[in-house]
Amino acid sequence: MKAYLELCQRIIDEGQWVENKRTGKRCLTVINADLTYDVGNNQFPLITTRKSFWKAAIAELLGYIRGYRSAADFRRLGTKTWDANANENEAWLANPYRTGEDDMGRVYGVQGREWRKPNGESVDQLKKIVANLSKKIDDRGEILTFYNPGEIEQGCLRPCMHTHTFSLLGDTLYLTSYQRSCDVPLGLTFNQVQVFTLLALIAQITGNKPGLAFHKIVNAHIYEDQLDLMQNVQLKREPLPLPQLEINPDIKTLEDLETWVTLEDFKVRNYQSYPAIKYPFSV
Ligand SMILES: Nc1nc(=O)c2c([nH]1)NC[C@@H]1CN(c3ccc(C(=O)N[C@@H](CCC(=O)O)C(=O)O)cc3)CN21
Ligand SMILES: O=c1ccn([C@H]2C[C@H](O)[C@@H](COP(=O)(O)O)O2)c(=O)[nH]1
Repeated sequence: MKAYLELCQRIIDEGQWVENKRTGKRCLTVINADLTYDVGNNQFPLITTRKSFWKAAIAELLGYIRGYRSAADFRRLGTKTWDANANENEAWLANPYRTGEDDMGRVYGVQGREWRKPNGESVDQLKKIVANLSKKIDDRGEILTFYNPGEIEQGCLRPCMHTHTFSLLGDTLYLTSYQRSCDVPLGLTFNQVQVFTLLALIAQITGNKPGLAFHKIVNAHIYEDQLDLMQNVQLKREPLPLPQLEINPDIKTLEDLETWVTLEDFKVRNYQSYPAIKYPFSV
């Protein structure tokens, strides 16, 4: 939480204004940020200086794990966060690869679960990782990458958090997650939850102990229409103690995550926060 607020302050103190063509807005921007989450000690990195809609963040993560490509599937899981990118961006609406209403294209989990090989077969990256980690194997390439340069034009958005690398030291599992572009007021509060929960879940289903999760961000920005709320409302608030995440212990396999798990299987304990802040969202 402290590291999050320090990053917000650093963007305000040191950021440079950058024009963004895709959204037509300027962003105050810094390059490089490193955040670390203590998953082993269940220090759930939930924003406390405004109310977090953390269930939507976990719903996104579940959708990525399942390889979903439709915003309708994300809605059924419990989040509307992909509606705008699937249905409101002019460039994507005009893209011949878009298959219809709610289609997001070959983004995120589609690549993670069904990366297309030149010979027509596909690779399930997540299945291989789970199989190896369950056998205590870390081949130094336990990499889940959503970033497929050859299919970028087939998706509504290039994946932001694009690569997750798992590492085993003894029976402790670590995660290093890379993010190329980060909307700090909105997206980052979701991405922190996702990095933490991804490590907790994969440790749980592979029979390992979760350790630390390292979150590496390249371009961290605040959109021009978010700056006033960040500077004059959110950063005036003192952070509160971090809550804990409870995951249903009956989740034991990748198949469980693919089939019956819902948001009811996740609970947050001891969450206190300031009231919600509604930041503008850029499509
Ligand atoms: N500009 C932009 N920022 C993002 O963070 C972002 C994208 N685009 N496009 C793809 C996904 C979608 N994500 C989103 C989309 C919306 C919210 C959002 O509106 N969050 C609100 C409340 C959400 C709710 O009520 O469930 C928030 O206050 O956190 C967050 C992340 C993250 N990503
Ligand atoms: O998980 C996510 C997904 C998206 N974002 C933000 C980062 C940027 O503000 C936009 C994507 O725009 P690009 O022009 O493709 O960089 O979405 C995020 O922070 N987290």
